[in-house]
Amino acid sequence: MSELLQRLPSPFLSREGAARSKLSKCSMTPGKKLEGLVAAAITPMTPDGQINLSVIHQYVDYLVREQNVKNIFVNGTTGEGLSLSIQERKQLAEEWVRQGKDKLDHVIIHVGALSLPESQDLARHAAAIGASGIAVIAPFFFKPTNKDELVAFLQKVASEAPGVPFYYYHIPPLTGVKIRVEELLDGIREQIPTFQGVKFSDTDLLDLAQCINKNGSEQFAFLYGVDEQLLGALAVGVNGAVGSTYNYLGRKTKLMLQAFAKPDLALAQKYQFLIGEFLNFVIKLGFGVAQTKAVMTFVSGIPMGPPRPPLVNASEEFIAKAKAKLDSIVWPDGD
Ligand SMILES: CC(=O)N[C@H](C=O)[C@@H](O)[C@H](O)[C@H](O)CO
Ligand SMILES: CC(=O)C(=O)O
Repeated sequence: MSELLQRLPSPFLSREGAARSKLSKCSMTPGKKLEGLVAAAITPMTPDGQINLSVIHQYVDYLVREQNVKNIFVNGTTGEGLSLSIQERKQLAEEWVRQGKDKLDHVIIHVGALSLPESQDLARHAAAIGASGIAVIAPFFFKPTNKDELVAFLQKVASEAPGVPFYYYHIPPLTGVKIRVEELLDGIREQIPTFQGVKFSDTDLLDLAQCINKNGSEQFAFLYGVDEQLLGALAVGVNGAVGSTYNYLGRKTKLMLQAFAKPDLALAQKYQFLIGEFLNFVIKLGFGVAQTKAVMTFVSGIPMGPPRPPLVNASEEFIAKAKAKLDSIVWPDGD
């Protein structure tokens, strides 16, 4: 049995949980705590806008070999998860789990949706294929108005996958749901025994720090999601980060994490400033998922394809400028 399952309360060890623990022996690294860097998976698409499963094998090898990143967060913001059909989301989840087997430590599947039954269906599916975790965003059309309503929604999804670690994905700039995480975490394990942590994609470091202060980063995993200011989040004690830039700046960001851990704060700052220099530059040009797809394509050589409407392709001008900027950066490791 995995360490993770052993740590969970006994009612949690349902038949499904036991069945899954067998499954997880042959997929990913069982029981390893989610920490360090997690790449937010881009969803590769063909030129005509279909999901392109055929490059995921190469994508996994690229992350592991070239970026030193061994965790992936599938069907999230960067993966255009909310723009995909349920069928496409399942196909992508299956392919990431299949290709990640023996190569990745964690394959986390985002299963959030506006429709509760769809989200539950995706949660059951993620459990059945042996995903190492599931994450859910707050529903964002009809929104929960308080903590209890949000937890009730999350609980109804989490309970469909009783053997799978559950993460809340907090991204108020996109969902418009601003319920503070500090409040949400109060007593959450009683409602959601599988609760394992938060992907925190907001700039409110007071909220984040209070979450860590009250719960300890040993109990839950706190993963930060605003790549341009990860160093600030490290200072308040996050366990790691989930983000789009770790697809192509994973190796550099890992060097920042190492410098911070040493601790060599001046070196960590140097990395953060340079990462920030690139992001500040592209943000001014207009930076989103479409641009991330373009950057990943020129850095990795793996064709990520166009984004799905309403997003539109990055312009040739953006690509040329972003590439020139990235190439001009002189990193402290001499690269
Ligand atoms: C809104 C959004 O996509 N956030 C991503 C993850 O949460 C980040 O990884 C950003 O892409 C990154 O910080 C660049 O702004
Ligand atoms: C960026 C991020 O973490 C996501 O794609 O969900």
